[in-house]
Amino acid sequence: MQPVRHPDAPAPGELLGAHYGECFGCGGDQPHGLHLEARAGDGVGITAEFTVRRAHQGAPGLAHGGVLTSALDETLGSLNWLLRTIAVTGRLETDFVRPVPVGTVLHLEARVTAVAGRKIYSTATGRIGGPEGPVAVRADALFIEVKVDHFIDNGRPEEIRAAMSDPDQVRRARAFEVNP
Ligand SMILES: CCCCC/C=C\C/C=C\C/C=C\C/C=C\CCCC(=O)SCCNC(=O)CCNC(=O)[C@H](O)C(C)(C)COP(=O)(O)OP(=O)(O)OC[C@H]1O[C@@H](n2cnc3c(N)ncnc32)[C@H](O)[C@@H]1OP(=O)(O)O
Repeated sequence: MQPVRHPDAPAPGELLGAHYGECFGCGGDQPHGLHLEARAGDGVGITAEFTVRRAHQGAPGLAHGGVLTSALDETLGSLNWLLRTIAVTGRLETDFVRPVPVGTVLHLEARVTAVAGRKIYSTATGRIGGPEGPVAVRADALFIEVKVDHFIDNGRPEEIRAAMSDPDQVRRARAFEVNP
């Protein structure tokens, strides 16, 4: 099935903000996190930027492949905001096309390609040297829709308690639920 942008999705160009302050991908409270900033795009697509820092190295002066995959995972996960669906990564396949030096801004783009029941298929690219630069990484993913109970039942109780007693966090989690 063709993906459908939710009528209450953030407007194109709108910054999405973090879905959880301690998220390694987008949270502001993770000193070595990616601090990825995503924006709603047109259709069921988003754009994001991530600056590779020293903490993200694998080889000297180069980004670690797993960190680049995390940036792609986070970008693809942010598509949830446009579907207003809570979904987790089931499968993620990455192609590393060019090395990515420290200091590089990775320009990411992701879109949903199809939805089949709880399965959400999506694809992403990361370009270097500008939003129109050459592709350095790309990924295809399958996300699976879950209930908020997925987190409540499986997360370590102390972080779940803290998240549930934070009104801002509860508001953000509700923004993903079609029937809050
Ligand atoms: C109160 C606190 C709340 C805090 C939360 C607040 C907000 C959060 C909301 C949204 C988040 C927003 C943005 C997120 C942004 C970025 C985050 C990055 C995303 C991640 O980084 S997230 C972490 C990594 N992720 C996991 O930690 C998942 C671990 N995993 C599982 O928890 C289960 O594995 C699960 C749930 C995936 C499935 O389990 P399940 O029992 O529900 O479903 P089931 O197995 O029946 O699969 C149903 C259909 O999917 C097919 N299927 C499943 N898996 C497949 C695979 N791997 N390959 C191919 N097909 C697969 C089956 O074949 C079947 O297909 P079919 O229906 O056709 O038969």
